[in-house]
Amino acid sequence: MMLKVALRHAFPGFTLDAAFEAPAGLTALFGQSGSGKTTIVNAVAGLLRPSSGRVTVGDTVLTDSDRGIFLPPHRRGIGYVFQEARLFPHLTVRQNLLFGHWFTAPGRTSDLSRVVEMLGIGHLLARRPAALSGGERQRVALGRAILSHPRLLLMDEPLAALDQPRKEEILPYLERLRDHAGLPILYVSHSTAEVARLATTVVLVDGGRVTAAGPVADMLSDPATAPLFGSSDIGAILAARVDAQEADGLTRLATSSGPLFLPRVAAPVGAPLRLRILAQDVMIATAAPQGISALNVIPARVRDLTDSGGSVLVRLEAGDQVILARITARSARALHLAPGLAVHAVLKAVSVAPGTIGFSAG
Ligand SMILES: Nc1ncnc2c1ncn2[C@@H]1O[C@H](COP(=O)(O)OP(=O)(O)OP(=O)(O)O)[C@@H](O)[C@H]1O
Repeated sequence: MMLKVALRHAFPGFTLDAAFEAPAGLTALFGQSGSGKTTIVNAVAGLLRPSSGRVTVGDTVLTDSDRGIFLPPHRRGIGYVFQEARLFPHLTVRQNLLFGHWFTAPGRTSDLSRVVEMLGIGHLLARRPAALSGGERQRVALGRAILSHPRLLLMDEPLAALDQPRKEEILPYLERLRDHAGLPILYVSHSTAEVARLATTVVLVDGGRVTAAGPVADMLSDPATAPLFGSSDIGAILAARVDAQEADGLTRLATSSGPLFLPRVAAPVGAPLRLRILAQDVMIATAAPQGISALNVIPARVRDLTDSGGSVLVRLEAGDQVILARITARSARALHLAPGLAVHAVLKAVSVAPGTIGFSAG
């Protein structure tokens, strides 16, 4: 199921002219304040009628200005999650979850138990929203959105109102949803960390236009787009799998560029993980380094070099993955780095975005 969006709309002083596709998985709309993210979301939701445009989910047409089609919001089959959970205060969690259900598909209790289990909210069913933490409330809001059997989930900064521990608590559930709900999730964010952890696809919005779009690993490691995410946050995302828990407390991970070792990762063997390797944490050596403390040294090949305000971003190919290194222009010259050169990437730090599925929820 694919969401396709093409919109044009002029406000005084601001013109939206944006087109992108969001496949199943989580598509992050990323851009500065005022770039047009909320306007896009409103147009998809049916809260804004664009002067021209087309919005479809699979075969269903939500908006088509040429054909005069503009479904009202309540007929679009969209589940919403906002910054604030907006639960009904006088209803219990169970009643809140079933609220949309009364109208759509009565008696689907198997759905309820599946969603309750996926979100870990079984022990909260009899409570009212006032007795929930912010993170718990957001989990209930996610559950309510899914139980309305939407074709599409819209999330507008759903974590923005939560403190860091509450964010951490809810991220694994968003990951489950992304991997198992089988529907497109359109997710507004201006947090690079959230995008790196959650997004499948990233759509960059600037001045009402889509300036770039693509898979998250490409967007964060492409020197053309990566700097837009903030210079200290850019780097590679690597797919890995837990390979073994070693006796000395390290966890061995398998990646397509070879094994990596991390301080113990609390995940079972076989669990898939997303690793983040920030460009500033990667050193480049032209010969295999000897006698260094770094555990993770991977053979790689230089793909290209891009000047980036005093430093150089070096794209390295390792296996079928891309690693980005930020080094000084002086080092790049001293090492005679050039496309095709075989090098070693020395990873000073690797962090795990845990909870891809199955373990971090406990
Ligand atoms: N109804 C309106 N009338 C006039 N201008 C509008 C209207 N709605 C939005 N805009 C303008 O469109 C631009 C984009 O706003 P929008 O809220 O979509 O940005 P955003 O990327 O979601 O920002 P933020 O991250 O701060 O929420 C802004 O300049 C805003 O002032």
